[in-house]
Amino acid sequence: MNDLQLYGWNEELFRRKQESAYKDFTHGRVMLTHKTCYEVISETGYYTCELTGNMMYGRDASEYPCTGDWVIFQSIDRDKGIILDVLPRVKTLYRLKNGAVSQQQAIASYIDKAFIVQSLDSRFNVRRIERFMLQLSGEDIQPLLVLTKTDLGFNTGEIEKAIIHLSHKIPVCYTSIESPESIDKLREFIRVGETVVFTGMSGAGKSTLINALCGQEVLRTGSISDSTGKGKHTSTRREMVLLPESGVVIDTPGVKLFGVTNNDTDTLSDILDISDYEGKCRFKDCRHVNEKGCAVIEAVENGEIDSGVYESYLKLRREAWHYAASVQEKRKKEKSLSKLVEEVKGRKLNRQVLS
Ligand SMILES: Nc1nc2c(ncn2[C@@H]2O[C@H](COP(=O)(O)OP(=O)(O)OP(=O)(O)O)[C@@H](O)[C@H]2O)c(=O)[nH]1
Ligand SMILES: [Zn+2]
Repeated sequence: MNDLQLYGWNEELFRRKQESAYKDFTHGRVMLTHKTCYEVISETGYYTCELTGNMMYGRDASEYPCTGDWVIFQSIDRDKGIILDVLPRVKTLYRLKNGAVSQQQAIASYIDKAFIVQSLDSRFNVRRIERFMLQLSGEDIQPLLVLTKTDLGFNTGEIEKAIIHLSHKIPVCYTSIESPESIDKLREFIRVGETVVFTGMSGAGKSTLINALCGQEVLRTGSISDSTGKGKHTSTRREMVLLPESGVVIDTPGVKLFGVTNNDTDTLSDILDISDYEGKCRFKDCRHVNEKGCAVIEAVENGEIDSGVYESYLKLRREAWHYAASVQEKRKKEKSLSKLVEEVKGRKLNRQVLS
């Protein structure tokens, strides 16, 4: 019997389940996704589940369950099931869907903390950290910066200087696979019943850290199995693991590009330490691009704001605005399309009445 409280099940989720039309069926948490196939852990064991036809065709693919979701399913065999409902999703890590302009993709949900993992080598990039921080702040997910591979002999001074504008907004933890003490320190950030997602670029050391926290190689060993072998998603990169005497961790696939969808510019300014200057611009609606009397630009020119930070601000804001504008445009089109359909329906009806 699995204790789902260790996976985060609580009274609030129980209440949400009672509101579902399928409340009398089994509930469980999605541990792994593979196209339209899901590994779900329930009190009675692991199930390889698929979606009902209604769920697949009645909604956009971005609304399909993601790792971390709590679902209600009907078991149809000892280890197979059909997902009937997904409990309302909260605290979700989203990203802009690859190749899309107005669609976001849920990577993991019901997340308490996110470890932003960066390796201390030539690939270290402070701009990526800012990007993740912006995205996480939109969902009230607590971030922690995990700087890995300290054994490679990085220059502490340089790194500290690069993240100085972030240091009072995000706790930092340095790790090395060669230092068990550093792994123990990281473990202290994860509490029983909590869910922590590991994000970061490919090769940052996410899977290595999770294996170290677990004390064994747990990732990519294919925890589902059935007699046909169909359920062995060994190539799937996204996986949830319950740490011994600790919380749940989710590994996410390393991506090259992580597009943001959170267009809360106030938060962006706070993260990048720009807010104090914004209030001093001559114009209230200053965009800090080329306006006269812009205190932000002035601060960049006299070196108070790092030019890299300023560029990052403009880039992230542009990206998030572009996403928001594309979503609005899409909604407008959908609205006028449904209006047109209604009009055509109305005309048909009128013709029937007249004939
Ligand atoms: N020197 C050193 N190498 C490390 C450390 N942690 C991880 N590595 C190595 O870095 C490489 C990438 O590690 P992974 O754990 O696979 O990285 P990942 O972030 O999971 O990468 P993706 O799965 O592609 O997203 C491996 O060769 C690891 O052995 C460390 O603390 N020190
Ligand atoms: Zn300005």
